[in-house]
Amino acid sequence: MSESSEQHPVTLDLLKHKMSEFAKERGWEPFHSPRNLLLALVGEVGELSEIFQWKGEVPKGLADWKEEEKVHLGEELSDVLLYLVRLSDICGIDLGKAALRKVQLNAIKYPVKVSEDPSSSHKDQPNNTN
Ligand SMILES: Nc1ccn([C@H]2C[C@H](O)[C@@H](COP(=O)(O)OP(=O)(O)OP(=O)(O)O)O2)c(=O)n1
Repeated sequence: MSESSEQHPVTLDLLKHKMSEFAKERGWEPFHSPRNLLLALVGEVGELSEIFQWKGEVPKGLADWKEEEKVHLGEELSDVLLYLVRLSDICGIDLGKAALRKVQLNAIKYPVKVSEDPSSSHKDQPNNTN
């Protein structure tokens, strides 16, 4: 791909159009149904999970990971994002708008003074050791 993020800021809208073009060019639109996309998304979440599987907790920033492991992680995160963007589009959901609204709802549900200690909102959550 010749396009770089310096030339075009990466927005959800750009990714939505890229995924739409990708499916159209290959005649894959009939396969990009809500259910198929959801299953593909879950599959990619599985592939993402495999990267962390059996490693125990890993340090923030992944300082001790090899470059190729980080590249692989970026690929799997991207697959999850791309299928999520495509699923939202196919379902007629404006993902950016919905996510901003959800951030606002979260702030109302968890006012700052209550959410200072994240474990207080989830009684089962163990203390974060990071
Ligand atoms: N019907 C399809 C198949 C693929 N893709 C796109 C979206 C994902 O970003 C990526 C997924 O491709 P693969 O199914 O080949 O998955 P991986 O890239 O993870 O390969 P592998 O499963 O071999 O690791 O390609 C798509 O939009 N529609």
